[in-house]
Amino acid sequence: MITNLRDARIAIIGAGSMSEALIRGLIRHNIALPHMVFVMNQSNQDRLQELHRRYRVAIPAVEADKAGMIREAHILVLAMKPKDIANSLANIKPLLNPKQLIISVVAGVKIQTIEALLERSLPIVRSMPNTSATIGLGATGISFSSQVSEQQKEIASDIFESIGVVTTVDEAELDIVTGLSGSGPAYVYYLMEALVKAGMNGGLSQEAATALTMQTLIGAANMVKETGESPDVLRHKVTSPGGTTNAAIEVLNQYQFSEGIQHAIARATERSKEMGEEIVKSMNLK
Ligand SMILES: NC(=O)C1=CN([C@@H]2O[C@H](COP(=O)(O)OP(=O)(O)OC[C@H]3O[C@@H](n4cnc5c(N)ncnc54)[C@H](OP(=O)(O)O)[C@@H]3O)[C@@H](O)[C@H]2O)C=CC1
Ligand SMILES: O=C(O)[C@@H]1CCC=N1
Repeated sequence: MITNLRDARIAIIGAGSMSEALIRGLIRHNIALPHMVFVMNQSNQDRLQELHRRYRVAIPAVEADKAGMIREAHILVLAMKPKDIANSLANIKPLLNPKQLIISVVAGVKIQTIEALLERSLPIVRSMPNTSATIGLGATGISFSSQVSEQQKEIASDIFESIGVVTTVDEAELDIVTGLSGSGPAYVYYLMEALVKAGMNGGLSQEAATALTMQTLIGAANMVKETGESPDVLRHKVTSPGGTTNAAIEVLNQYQFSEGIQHAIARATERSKEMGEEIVKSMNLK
């Protein structure tokens, strides 16, 4: 039984952006030792080499190494796309043992579906982190199958706390967590893109517009965090009657800015559910 994360062999299946965010967070924050982290993917060798060069994590030298890495892992992280989970679990199913802890970051796919694909009940943690985990500022929603022990809950929470903040939620709430904070960084980047474009349209250089945009977002987020005041109160403090901000907010309201964001998140939440259901249907699972 693993009591210290640094003694745990962690096998990460999938080597994409979310996988790298987790790897970088774990290694840079000294939560896991590089030689204890085993990363594998479907076929992209260049990508595995790149992760090895960057973080010194272990990668399979030949295809046959994957089986041993999975068999000997204490913790298995599922980090492939939802459409690939059935195929991937079919491959690893014979290699698993009941002592292993499975952590999924796969959007939309229910614990029940993972169990059905594995044809057994194992300790499964379903999570929804985001890519800001890369710099230790991730936001993760997490839920647990009934097989997960208290000690395993702590281990999983420690992993995600090492790369940001963690909120335990009911599994059904992970779809809204996905729509809000899983996809959330993309909405903020989209806003930043628009702010930079607006600055450049007004005559600023790209560098100046980017620097001002970035600091504005960091400053605003930290104001909410450090003053404890609500975004609504802080917004009103910026908005002088008859002033520039008020004029801008009137335009945003004409474009239904707030409603647009809320609809977007509702759609992402719905999409998370759909992606889970698509797998259930395609595999004829219950
Ligand atoms: N990106 C994000 O912001 C977030 C993503 N997630 C979730 O994380 C998961 C991964 O997303 P992301 O990193 O963006 O995806 P990417 O497309 O960047 O990476 C997917 C990885 O899965 C690998 N893969 C595919 N099939 C298999 C297989 N059968 N066995 C082993 N590995 C396989 C791919 O390997 P190869 O390249 O060789 O095909 C690739 O390395 C998704 O389920 C997503 O929902 C969760 C939170 C945030
Ligand atoms: O877009 C996606 O499906 C994934 C899940 C959350 C963020 N990226």
